[in-house]
Amino acid sequence: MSAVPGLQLGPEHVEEDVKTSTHELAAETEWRFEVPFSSNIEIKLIRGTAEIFGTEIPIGHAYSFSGYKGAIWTWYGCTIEVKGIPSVDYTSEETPMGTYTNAHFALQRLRGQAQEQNSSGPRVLIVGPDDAGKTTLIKMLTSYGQRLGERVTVVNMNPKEGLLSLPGTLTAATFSTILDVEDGWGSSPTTGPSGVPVKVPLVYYLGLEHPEQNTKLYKKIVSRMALAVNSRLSESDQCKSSGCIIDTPGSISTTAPYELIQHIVAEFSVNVIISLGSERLYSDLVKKFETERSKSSTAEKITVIKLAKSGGVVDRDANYMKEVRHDQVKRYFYGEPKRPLSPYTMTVDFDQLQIYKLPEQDNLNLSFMPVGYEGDLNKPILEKQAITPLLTNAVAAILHARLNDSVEDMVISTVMGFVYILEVDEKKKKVKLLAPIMGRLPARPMVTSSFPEVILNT
Ligand SMILES: Nc1ncnc2c1ncn2[C@@H]1O[C@H](COP(=O)(O)OP(=O)(O)OP(=O)(O)O)[C@@H](O)[C@H]1O
Repeated sequence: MSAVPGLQLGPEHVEEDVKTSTHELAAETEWRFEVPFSSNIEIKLIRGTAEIFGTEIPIGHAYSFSGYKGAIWTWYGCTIEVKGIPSVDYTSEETPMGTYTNAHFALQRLRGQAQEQNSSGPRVLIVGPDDAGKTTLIKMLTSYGQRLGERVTVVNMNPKEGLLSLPGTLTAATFSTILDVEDGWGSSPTTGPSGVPVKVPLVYYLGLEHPEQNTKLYKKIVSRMALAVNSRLSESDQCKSSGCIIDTPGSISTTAPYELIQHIVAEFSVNVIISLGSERLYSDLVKKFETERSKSSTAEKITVIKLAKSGGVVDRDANYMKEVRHDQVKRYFYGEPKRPLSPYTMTVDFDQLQIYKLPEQDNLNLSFMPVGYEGDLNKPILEKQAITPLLTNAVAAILHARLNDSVEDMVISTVMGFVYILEVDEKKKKVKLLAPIMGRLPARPMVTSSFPEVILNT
């Protein structure tokens, strides 16, 4: 078939016959599904009520999923229509939704008390192994809170995956409007017009996959983030009483003495810890935080709760996580299928750029690191990066810091945005950059790293 004249629509745009199936879900069951990045399915609620990780979905709206593992949950029963074929799909009657909702109501009680006493609401830390369902639980608790009018601040301390930002960053954002279920959390201002209100995250750059690659740097950013979040919470009574929920990487929960957990608890004045999917961790944390603190008459009490891992949570291997990160970076520059962006290419001179990198050792594989590695203490926390073709395909964070700030100040500066290095021409001393929006390159320092490892086919 030839292209449609004038519209540049080729045969690939002609709709294929897509298989449509209907699923009847009984009350308190969930339909779990997986879709690889190479395909796409559309889900529509036809009858009843249903939600995706706490966010209610309306009848008749088609949600599109690609590269997604998730579930549709219903409290009272529903019918869904699915266009396309998921790689995995089944219905489950056994879910921990009852206990997850109890956790939500317990947090609501604390928020109610905080409102009455004009004090701080719960500061909740979620810990547990990799792929325990921590992020999913946070989405659920945030959505349930938001549906009751709370303004919950979510803090992502897991650099493996970005929250409203790119992988390798640590972020915080207050959620007062609905989460975008297709996109996970929603979109930030750089992602263009959106049906769901955009969220403005506070972003810090770590540039590493695991905090253990440089605990000194990670701790510094945790402390800076805690300061920023605490001051943001104190600016609004509602944010203050709604409190915050902190997501963490599984690696910090694996071995005692849980140094990084202790650091986060201290900096954010955490008063509720939810241990997800690990009895051993729960028991260690009870001893460490509940029992120890109960001996002190002045320290605020910490409640440690254990919750079971959902049978639906899927293990994601290294290759899948690579695809997730590639997708996050691609969406940042090119937008989403429904809301594409036209990224902007600019060419700048070498001397317009001041690029830094983490000291070389810190980019090494985690398995080479001794436990509690603090970075090379003799090296500065950031080093000047020479502009060479080796920078091609690197993602660089543009900081809010000024060019003449010290590197110590730069690492605790927030991120303005990101550019992708397309080409370095050593002869002409020019660098070609990709930016998500049009504009002049700000005269600010940039930091780059080998993580996330993404090659965009531009
Ligand atoms: N009930 C469920 N049914 C189907 N898939 C689910 C369910 N709960 C979670 N998942 C999926 O399982 C995967 C892992 O969950 P999640 O990201 O919440 O784990 P995590 O503990 O935060 O992982 P990590 O610490 O490694 O980032 C995600 O792709 C998520 O969408």
